[in-house]
Amino acid sequence: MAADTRSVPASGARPDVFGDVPRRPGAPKADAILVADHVTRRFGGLTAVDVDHLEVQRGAITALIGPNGAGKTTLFNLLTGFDRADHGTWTFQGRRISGLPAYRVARSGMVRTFQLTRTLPRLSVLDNMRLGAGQQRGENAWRALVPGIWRSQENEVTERAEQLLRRFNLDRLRDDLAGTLSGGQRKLLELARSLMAEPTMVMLDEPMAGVNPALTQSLLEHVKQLRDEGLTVLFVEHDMDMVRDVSDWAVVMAEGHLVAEGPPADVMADPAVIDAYLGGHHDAPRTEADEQAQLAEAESEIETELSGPAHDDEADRDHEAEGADDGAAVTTDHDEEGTR
Ligand SMILES: Nc1ncnc2c1ncn2[C@@H]1O[C@H](COP(=O)(O)OP(=O)(O)OP(=O)(O)O)[C@@H](O)[C@H]1O
Repeated sequence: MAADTRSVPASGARPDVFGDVPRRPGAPKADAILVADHVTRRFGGLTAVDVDHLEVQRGAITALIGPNGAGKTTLFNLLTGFDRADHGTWTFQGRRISGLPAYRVARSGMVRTFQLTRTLPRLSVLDNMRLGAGQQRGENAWRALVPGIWRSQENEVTERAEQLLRRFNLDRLRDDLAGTLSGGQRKLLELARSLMAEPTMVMLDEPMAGVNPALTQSLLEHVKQLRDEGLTVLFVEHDMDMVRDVSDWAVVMAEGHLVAEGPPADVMADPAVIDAYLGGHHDAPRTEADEQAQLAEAESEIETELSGPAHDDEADRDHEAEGADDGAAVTTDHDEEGTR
């Protein structure tokens, strides 16, 4: 994995790099991997994101929390190139990536997953994994023309996919269609697939939503392990117990702005944060019923795709080819109305 090991904690321990970081929105970090300035996104009269300054610490797990409609997913979409900001600049590992399309952001080492997983239901688990390797060297045109190099690249990709499937306990499902997996297994698959691109940073949009308790624990452990290996993780999550358990630092958004930053337990006790949660968009921690409803929605989407006349393997393969050509680590539909 292309991880930088600076500021990496001893196994399982939280990074101690936050000791001197001021507990306020936009606080500077000892070693920021992602730095964003004056990022705004408006939808008509609504300012969905208006973030003055944000720094994300390298090698740590940062939770981005906030009530429904706070702008978390929109900020993810902007930073990862799935949506365009009205204003703002941001750098990743010191390189400016604002304005880059999603596939180039992924290629730079920052990949993401989605609230509703984007695995391709009519492709096998293994093929879904192989899609995640879009930015591998074999995409290079001249290499593609040399069969020996191309084949060895293919073998490398398959080997890496199989390794990751074993790591995520999905290897026994490698030949199953992704559409037959449970919601939780699809979340694991999406996380595993994002790692095919050997990222430095992963951005996870509600990775635990719709996941049963047993798999949730497994996902949490995987996320911590990624951090322990030196990856940076930024994730959106509604379940406050999980945020407290897994994250080293929490950033709170409300109505498009950053309103607080600090260790998770501290920000959750911050009156400004409590106010934000109790404001117009009250967002109680999600219940199991909410999770089930979201899972049912995702299942029904997949079912529609499986039975719908307009969707066939050809289309999946076209999509696959597009993604691979782009070198995107994840699906790259850049749909302003639907980038969740
Ligand atoms: N494509 C869009 N067109 C119009 N409004 C949008 C669009 N995407 C998001 N919004 C609006 O922007 C605001 C921020 O939405 P966003 O999804 O980013 O919030 P969020 O914090 O991720 O919420 P949740 O926790 O419910 O997912 C909301 O008011 C939302 O309705």
